[in-house]
Amino acid sequence: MSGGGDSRQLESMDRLEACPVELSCHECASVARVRGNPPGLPLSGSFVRRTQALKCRILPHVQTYAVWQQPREYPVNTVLNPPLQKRSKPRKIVLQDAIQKADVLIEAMGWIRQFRDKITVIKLGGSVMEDPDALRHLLVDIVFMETVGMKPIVVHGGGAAISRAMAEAKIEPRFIHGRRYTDEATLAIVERVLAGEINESLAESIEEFGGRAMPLNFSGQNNNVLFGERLEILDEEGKPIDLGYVGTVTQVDRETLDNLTYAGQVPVIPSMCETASGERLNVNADTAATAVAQAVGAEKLIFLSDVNGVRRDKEDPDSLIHTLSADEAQELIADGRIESGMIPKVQACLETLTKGVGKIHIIDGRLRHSLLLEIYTNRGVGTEIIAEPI
Ligand SMILES: Nc1ncnc2c1ncn2[C@@H]1O[C@H](COP(=O)(O)OP(=O)(O)O)[C@@H](O)[C@H]1O
Ligand SMILES: CC(=O)N[C@@H](CCC(=O)OP(=O)(O)O)C(=O)O
Repeated sequence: MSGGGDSRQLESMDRLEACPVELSCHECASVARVRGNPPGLPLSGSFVRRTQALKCRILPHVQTYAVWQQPREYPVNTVLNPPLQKRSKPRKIVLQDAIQKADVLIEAMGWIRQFRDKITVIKLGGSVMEDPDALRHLLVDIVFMETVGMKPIVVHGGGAAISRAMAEAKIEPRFIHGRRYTDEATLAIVERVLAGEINESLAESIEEFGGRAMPLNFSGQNNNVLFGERLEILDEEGKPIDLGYVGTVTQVDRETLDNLTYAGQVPVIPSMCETASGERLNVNADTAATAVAQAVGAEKLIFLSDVNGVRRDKEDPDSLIHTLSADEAQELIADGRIESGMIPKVQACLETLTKGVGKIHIIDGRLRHSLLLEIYTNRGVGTEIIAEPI
């Protein structure tokens, strides 16, 4: 990437055998200890990327580290390259197909230009992650966005997987105002399942599909980017409700997120935060996503769920509300038509409306290419939340 790097560094890193290793930045001389590969194994792409982005957080230095980036290898014959046609088509039809595809590319050019270099925060809900096929398509859409120069940031939940792990541990999940009551045992499960398994596996899948991703969790050298405090909510009589280890994000490490997106990586953020005293807390993923979107001044915040958007009647897909104003949203919450997991989602959207995020949408992540449709079509495919009624 940058022309003026030290190629000797690359050679020596290729032969690294010790673990962990110490690397120093040749611009600011800061030294970082990083996890290496098991002795004798070749360096993996993600190791090099970790080193590059986290070692030195001073923006211009990222370029220097990009010299260490290994050549990018795109997967062959995977979802990114559709399987070869079994029966060969007549040459004329093949040519027509190719022309149509080229037309689509040209059509997309305007949208790609509009969103190039702009940040889109994508909240992946636990419900949609339960559908492996939908998840795979969503991640490929995210890789597409990153490849054409948009800057996607993924914030994810994993409520369904946490509840499953709790059931295995014979702990009954309890929700208060849409938040999971989190005792010590539950917190350990949340950290293992959400910040561990799901976070790492999402980043791995993005890389598998040819993208670059950085899991930002507490493991290893702790590259968490969400900081906060315990969440306090009050009951009808104004008394505080005990939620246990549940947090709210008060600060986001924007510098790391900027560095990562600048270096062409997709940050993958689990919905947990750390307090000033190092305590870890469980955060509702919708509110975590809005905190990130506000902190980075995102162009778009997209919630991917397992419904086609906000509905007037929860059970009726045809009652989808295409554009939902703040007033109507409050009404629907008050009269119970918006309920359960949709409450924190809509509340988080309302809080964000006035805080510098361009557009906020709730869409159905199970609809193939919903993410791209949301970006490449004027009307979008789900519910847009707006401040004033139209
Ligand atoms: N008015 C409504 N419109 C659509 N979905 C609703 C509504 N009220 C409640 N819901 C429920 O909210 C769920 C989405 O929230 P949640 O389960 O927390 O999803 P996620 O894991 O994607 O964050 C839907 O599956 C649906 O059952
Ligand atoms: C405090 C709190 O409720 N945390 C959530 C975090 C995960 C989440 O929000 O996941 P979804 O996006 O799948 O709902 C929980 O424990 O379920």
